[in-house]
Order: sequence, then structure tokens, then C-alpha cells
Amino acid sequence: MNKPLTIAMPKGRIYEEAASLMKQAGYDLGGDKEKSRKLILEYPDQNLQIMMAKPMDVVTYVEYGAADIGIAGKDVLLEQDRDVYEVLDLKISPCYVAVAGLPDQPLSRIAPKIATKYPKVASDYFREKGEQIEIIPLNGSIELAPLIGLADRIVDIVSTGRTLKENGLVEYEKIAEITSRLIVNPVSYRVKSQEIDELAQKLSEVVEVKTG
Ligand SMILES: Nc1ncnc2c1ncn2[C@@H]1O[C@H](COP(=O)(O)OP(=O)(O)OP(=O)(O)O)[C@@H](O)[C@H]1O
Ligand SMILES: O=P(O)(O)OC[C@H]1O[C@H](OP(=O)(O)OP(=O)(O)O)[C@H](O)[C@@H]1O
Repeated sequence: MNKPLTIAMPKGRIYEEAASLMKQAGYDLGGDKEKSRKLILEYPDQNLQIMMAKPMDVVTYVEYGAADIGIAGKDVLLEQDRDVYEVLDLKISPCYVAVAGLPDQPLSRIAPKIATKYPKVASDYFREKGEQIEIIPLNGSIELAPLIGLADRIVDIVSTGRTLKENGLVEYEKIAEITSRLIVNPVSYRVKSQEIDELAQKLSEVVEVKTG
């Protein structure tokens, strides 16, 4: 038997949709992952090993070859710019990255403060527009920053728009549409090309059927 295919799966909000897609593609990871605290799950009959990773860390596991493949949000890929192949848009967990802030607040002063957990995405965006900014790095509750005067704008994920709305913020610009992607370690892609191609092909058929 070949060595198992190792997959870094994102814990959290992407997991259920990703596992459901895998199941439809014929890779049954079982249920009740939310209740388990196990981080490495073995599926010998399917020759799979699953690692449960923080969504932001999936790319690290794949880049270093700790996992052959992984599922990561495009936001993470844009932010981290790592040496992995992005082979398939799974079209799950859709959302977008946007610039938001308090209403009727033009960005006039020099180097406005932008609070975000996506410093690279934000810097790239404003640099391309020729605007100088100062990044205020945060890890969560980003919407707080303009409310308390810590930042002039935020760059953050918007999905339903509820968090912005309930905090009296408005969206100014959309930066990028986001969905989750299948990523592959470049060496694994050569060494395990058959298994990886087969998995990518099956997933792509499921995505095609689901999205037309
Ligand atoms: N409303 C949303 N907010 C944040 N991420 C979302 C949203 N909708 C889809 N996503 C996707 O989910 C991923 C984040 O998943 P999750 O929130 O579970 O991770 P996290 O940000 O590490 O969580 P935590 O809040 O535990 O730090 C993002 O990379 C993005 O691609
Ligand atoms: O448009 P919505 O559907 O309201 O979703 C967007 C919100 O969800 C995410 O936060 P998360 O729930 O991950 O919490 P966090 O602030 O701790 O990152 C994101 O950072 C926004 O705050």
C-alpha cells in the first residue's frame, strides 16, 4: 500500500462544507468532527490521513509538505503568497474582502490608519491605488477599530454584511471575491500525481454539478 494522502483540513466555519464536498467526491471523513478533539484522523481503508488545522495555518502545512494537499480560503492565499499550487476553486464558503468604515468619512488625512488581519492584502490594495496608509494589525473584532477611533478604515471579510450593519459601518470598496481552494504541495504533486489528480478530478466534478 502507498503512503496515505495527507490532507490539511480547515477547522471552523469552512469544515462542514469542505467535508461535505469530500464526501460527495467519495472521500468519507465521517461526522461529528466538531465534537472530537483529535487533530490527526486516519482513514486506512481510503488511504487518507486528515490533519485538523487553523484555516490560516493550512497553507503552512502544505508548503512544508507536512500535508500533501489542503483546503484554504483565497483570502489566506492572497495574504500569505506561499509556494503551493492552487489547483481548484471549490466554490464553497463564499465571502469577500472589503474596505469599510464609518459612513460619510472621506479618507483625507495623510497615511490613514487601516485596521486589519490582512496586512498584505490591504497594503497591496492601497499601494496599487497610490495611497499611503498605516496598517493597524488586529486578529479579530476588526469592526471595533473605527468605532473607537483606533482606525479610519478596516479591511476585512464581509459575508452577509450583518457585522458591518449592526455596528453602523458601511462598505466603501470591494477588494476581492473569496472562496475556498484546493491547494497542493509541489513535490507531492509530482510524487503522488495519480492520487492527487484523481481527487482533484472527482472534486471538480462535484463542484461542476453543484454550481453548473
Ligand atoms: N463571514 C466570514 N468571516 C470570516 N471568514 C469567512 C467568512 N465566510 C467565509 N469565510 C472563510 O472562512 C475562513 C475563516 O474561517 P474561520 O472563521 O473558521 O477561521 P478563523 O478566522 O481562523 O477563525 P477564528 O475566528 O477562530 O480565528 C476565511 O479564510 C474565509 O475564507
Ligand atoms: O458579513 P458577516 O456575515 O457579518 O461576516 C463578517 C464577519 O465575520 C468575520 O468575523 P468572525 O465571525 O470570524 O469573528 P472575528 O471578528 O473574531 O474574526 C469577519 O471578520 C467579519 O467580522
